[in-house]
Amino acid sequence: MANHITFIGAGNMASAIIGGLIDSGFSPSSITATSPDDAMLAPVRERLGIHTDTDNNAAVSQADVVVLAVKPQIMRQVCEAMRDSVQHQKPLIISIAAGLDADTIDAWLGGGNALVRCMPNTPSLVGYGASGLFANARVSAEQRDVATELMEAVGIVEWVEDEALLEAVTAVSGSAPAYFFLMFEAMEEAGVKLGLPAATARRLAIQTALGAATMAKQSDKDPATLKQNVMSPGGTTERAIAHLEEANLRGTMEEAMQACAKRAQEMAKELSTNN
Ligand SMILES: NC(=O)C1=CN([C@@H]2O[C@H](COP(=O)(O)OP(=O)(O)OC[C@H]3O[C@@H](n4cnc5c(N)ncnc54)[C@H](OP(=O)(O)O)[C@@H]3O)[C@@H](O)[C@H]2O)C=CC1
Ligand SMILES: O=C(O)[C@@H]1CCC=N1
Repeated sequence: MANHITFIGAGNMASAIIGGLIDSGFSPSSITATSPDDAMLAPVRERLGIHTDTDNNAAVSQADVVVLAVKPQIMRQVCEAMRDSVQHQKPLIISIAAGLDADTIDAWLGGGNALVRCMPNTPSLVGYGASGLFANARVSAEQRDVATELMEAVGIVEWVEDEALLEAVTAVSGSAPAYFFLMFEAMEEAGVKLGLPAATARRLAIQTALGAATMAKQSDKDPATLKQNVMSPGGTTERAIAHLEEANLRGTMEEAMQACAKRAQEMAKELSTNN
């Protein structure tokens, strides 16, 4: 495992990974997170017990792993301002930014860097993250192991050898917690219309999702079979599933995920040329 990890940016995704790392036993004293605004860092420092810094260069100079966790739209200015300290320190760089390709980020950091692109998701906070990883040619086998160990501390890891596949990972897992949260909203609203108190509908829907996900993960049966096992012939589930199929849920999911992957491509173009 890395000796010291610096997170550039301490927002939603960085906090989720840091929280998951600490819960899995990683020492808070080995983690630094940065932000230009100390008022924003104070709660992170108090809640997680990690080091914080408003100076990205100072934070990079202590790190053997640097996780880039700022919004893609400001990545260029952030990277260019850290170029000298990165070139001096030569840490393993892990970028979690959507859409920005490895060569572009490497160039902004002065070139020649060992760089892993990672597409995580926010359930990393509770140890149920799912991350897709891609390594550039400079990443050593040991550095791959470090990146794997880091992200496995907060969930599962899948390496891809073709960087373009990270767009598919973004659609399948990076953005996907939001699809399920939308489903919870919709189920709660429908449950209320059927007469349940909102809190009851929410608890039942969330517990059912947890149960279904756990069954799907543990079972040797595929999701289609597990679905079929709930559908008594002529029963209630059959009627509900028929409605979802007629409403083209599968087609809608496919279109939404294509749109997600396409947006990742657009961002890569917009941000590498116009930023
Ligand atoms: N949210 C998600 O589910 C996922 C996000 N990602 C990627 O993670 C990255 C971060 O996203 P997210 O956490 O949601 O965004 P947030 O806006 O929550 O976090 C970004 C953080 O960067 C800070 N920041 C701004 N400027 C600097 C700077 N110069 N130096 C250091 N920190 C700075 C911001 O501080 P301030 O608020 O004070 O401006 C903010 O805390 C993005 O690139 C995104 O594509 C990837 C997978 C999933
Ligand atoms: O919506 C986004 O752009 C980021 C990347 C994946 C999840 N959130």
